[in-house]
Amino acid sequence: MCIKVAKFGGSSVADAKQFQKVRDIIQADSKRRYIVPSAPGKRHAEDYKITDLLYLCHEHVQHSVPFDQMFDMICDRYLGIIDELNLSIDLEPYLIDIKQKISEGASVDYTASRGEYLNGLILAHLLDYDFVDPKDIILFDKYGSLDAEKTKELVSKRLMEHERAVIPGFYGAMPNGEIKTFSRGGSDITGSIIAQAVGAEVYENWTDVSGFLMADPRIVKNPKQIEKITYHELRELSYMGATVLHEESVFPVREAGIPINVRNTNEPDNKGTIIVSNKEFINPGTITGVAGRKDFTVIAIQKNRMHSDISFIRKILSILEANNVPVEHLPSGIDNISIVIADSNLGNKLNKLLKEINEQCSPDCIEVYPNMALIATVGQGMVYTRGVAARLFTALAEAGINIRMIDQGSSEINIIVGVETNDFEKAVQAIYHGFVE
Ligand SMILES: Nc1ncnc2c1ncn2[C@@H]1O[C@H](COP(=O)(O)OP(=O)(O)O)[C@@H](O)[C@H]1O
Ligand SMILES: N[C@@H](CC(=O)OP(=O)(O)O)C(=O)O
Repeated sequence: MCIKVAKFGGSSVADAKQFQKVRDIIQADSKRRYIVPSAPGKRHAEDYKITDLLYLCHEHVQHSVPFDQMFDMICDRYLGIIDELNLSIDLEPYLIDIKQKISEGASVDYTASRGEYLNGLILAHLLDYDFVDPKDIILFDKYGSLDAEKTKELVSKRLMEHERAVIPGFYGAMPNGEIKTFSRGGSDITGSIIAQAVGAEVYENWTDVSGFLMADPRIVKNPKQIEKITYHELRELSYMGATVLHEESVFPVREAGIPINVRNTNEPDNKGTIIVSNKEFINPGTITGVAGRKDFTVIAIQKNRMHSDISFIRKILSILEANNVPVEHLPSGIDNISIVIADSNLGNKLNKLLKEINEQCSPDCIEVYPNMALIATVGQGMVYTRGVAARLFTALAEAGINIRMIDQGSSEINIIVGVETNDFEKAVQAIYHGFVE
């Protein structure tokens, strides 16, 4: 029988009502055999995500501050769900054990992973599916990177023993058995890994929006839904801030040629967005979507006759490598190059970097632009469409936005502009409306 793997994000399993919707969706299609839930997310804008509360519990223990109140909030959420769904599962022993471990100084990853673990137990009970703990099948190496080959082998072998199963998202284990999580939003990756390993016909990613939208709905009002998009475009948009899918989640399914279908738990009849390979489809028209992120710093370096000093760029990159600072973009001109770095990667290393670049590269001028936001306008069809750049820059100019940096990837699938953080939302809106009536 064909298999569908369905991942349900935190918003889809935030309370008992959402659990009921999830059950209805799963029961509507018997191919939905492997289910990956996240931890309960926000029920409304001011609510707390269970994962955030768990991270806070860990913080409290680190500072020897009691965390009982916080943990009670977590227990209330789960017990409320069980109660409302009228389930007979007894979660108390699990909660007692988890609280004990956290108070004894359990690792941050173990603590955070319990949100998914507990939700998985509840969902498996509700559906009468087997529960498979990802600590036994999602494996990380001793450096904390996913061991993709071993994981794939183990997942497909273990899941063959289960006709239907719930596998909590977000975590796995290291070779010594210690729990390890992916980065935030990582249940999307778990779903993708499972879909690849079982050879699913589709990887369904259920969330609270009807698929991938052309822009972040928190910035642009009612953005258009994208019907079809390529893995490549998806990767660009999610990396650049379209948080609906984790940027790493595209790789396992892409390798296996399995389409991703982003669907809305609150509107299950909507077909959502389907993500397919580049060969199958290129969005006609101009752009596919726009996404952006804040909190970047740009180091602009000028050096006369930079081109004739063939070691110049290598030296700069060596300094960044030695300081363990990854580079986001490197737009360059004839006598200048800009280094774009995410503030989260830069930390407090800026002065050290500037000192070393000055000493080792003797530039003519270095300028630093903090508080930058990057916005990517993405679309595979852009290559075949004239005037996209003109339209983009006109939209920004008409909105009175100063562009501080431009970078067009050599694949021509996106154009990235750097603007002041204060202009971020306005710029995204201007670009969107520049292309969409
Ligand atoms: N381009 C986009 N298309 C759709 N949603 C987006 C986009 N950019 C940002 N988002 C946000 O992503 C959210 C869904 O992702 P997330 O909060 O991680 O959901 P889940 O709880 O299902 O994992 C949406 O509610 C929306 O606010
Ligand atoms: N619960 C984890 C992992 C996750 O993927 O969550 P969500 O599917 O709600 O984005 C987090 O909040 O990061």
